Amino acid sequence: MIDRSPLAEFTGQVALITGGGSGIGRAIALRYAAGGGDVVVLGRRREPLEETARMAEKFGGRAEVVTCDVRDPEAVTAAVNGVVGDLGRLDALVNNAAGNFISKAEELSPNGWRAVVDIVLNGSFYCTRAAAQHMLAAGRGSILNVIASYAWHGHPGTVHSAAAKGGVLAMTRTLAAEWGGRGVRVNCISPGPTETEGAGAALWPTDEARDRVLGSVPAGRFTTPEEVAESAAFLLDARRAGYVTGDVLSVDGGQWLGKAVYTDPRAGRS
Ligand SMILES: CCCCCCC/C=C/C(=O)SCCNC(=O)CCNC(=O)[C@H](O)C(C)(C)COP(=O)(O)OP(=O)(O)OC[C@H]1O[C@@H](n2cnc3c(N)ncnc32)[C@H](O)[C@@H]1OP(=O)(O)O
Ligand SMILES: NC(=O)C1=CN([C@@H]2O[C@H](COP(=O)(O)OP(=O)(O)OC[C@H]3O[C@@H](n4cnc5c(N)ncnc54)[C@H](OP(=O)(O)O)[C@@H]3O)[C@@H](O)[C@H]2O)C=CC1
Repeated sequence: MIDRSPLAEFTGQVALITGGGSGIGRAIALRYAAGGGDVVVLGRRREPLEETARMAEKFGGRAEVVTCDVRDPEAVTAAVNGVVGDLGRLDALVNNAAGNFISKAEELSPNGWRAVVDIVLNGSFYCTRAAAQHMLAAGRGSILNVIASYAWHGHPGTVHSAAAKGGVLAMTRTLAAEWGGRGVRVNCISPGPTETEGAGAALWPTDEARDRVLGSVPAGRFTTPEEVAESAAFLLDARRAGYVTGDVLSVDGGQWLGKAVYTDPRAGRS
């Protein structure tokens, strides 16, 4: 549940959120709307996007839906240009859409690799490129890429997603440097395990797998989409995070540090 933000920090601004029909993307869209902004949510299925838009409109701003596969660069460009045409500006892009499943690398088909890399890495670039053309012309904008900590530490069974998220991290840092002097900030947010429509069934389908994932989080619980959305709002807000670019904010209860944590009870953690 997201309350109206007393900061009203996005009043008069417009955000495009990919994968805004579920999970973390929906929570980010609602948090942006709660901050007074207008939102456009993009994904392949219309119905969940419309549900997000209905929820966002309750905060009083405008909410639009675009059906589009981020793997299609022409469709992405048309979608982004349509947002600017309809709403007059584009202040924020959140590259949140993703595909994922667990597979042994040696058994992953080329098409399985391609599906995930195309959605996560190529799709993020297509959206970023199209959005940046407007943001650079306006001299302002914020791009937020949703990644995962295996982008830097790796994780067995996720070679496609880890490689793609690692590419998104490198893209983030490159573009932050390239566009830093032109008013466009580019950052990443890295959620911990979060129970969403896509993640639970794909990544921890059994109680045993779920317990194992939970056991890897020092905070001892799953991340909530709202927690990710609150940190996303901070990074998107130029008044609070205007000097932050090229960085990664982990919202994961310390999960990525997990392997480095000494688990002996004498060290205060078991
Ligand atoms: C372990 C703990 C880690 C915790 C951190 C987690 C960090 C990250 C989390 C997330 O990213 S959660 C988000 C998950 N959300 C989704 O995945 C939703 C969207 N997903 C999809 O659209 C599909 O899953 C998709 C496969 C990624 C893409 O769908 P599309 O319809 O385009 O592809 P398909 O035609 O169905 O398949 C393409 C290709 O991929 C092969 N494949 C699909 N699923 C599997 C699987 N479970 N195992 C192995 N291979 C799979 C499929 O067979 C196709 O290949 P070919 O058969 O044609 O060779
Ligand atoms: N949940 C977790 O534990 C974690 C998630 N993350 C990251 O957070 C982000 C959100 O994850 P989460 O909310 O769990 O995922 P969900 O699966 O719930 O949401 C993914 C969204 O992406 C959309 N999407 C997928 N493929 C495409 C495509 N080709 N074109 C357009 N939209 C697409 C889906 O909509 P549709 O199917 O209608 O297209 C869906 O709304 C992802 O980047 C994920 O990698 C990172 C770490 C942990």
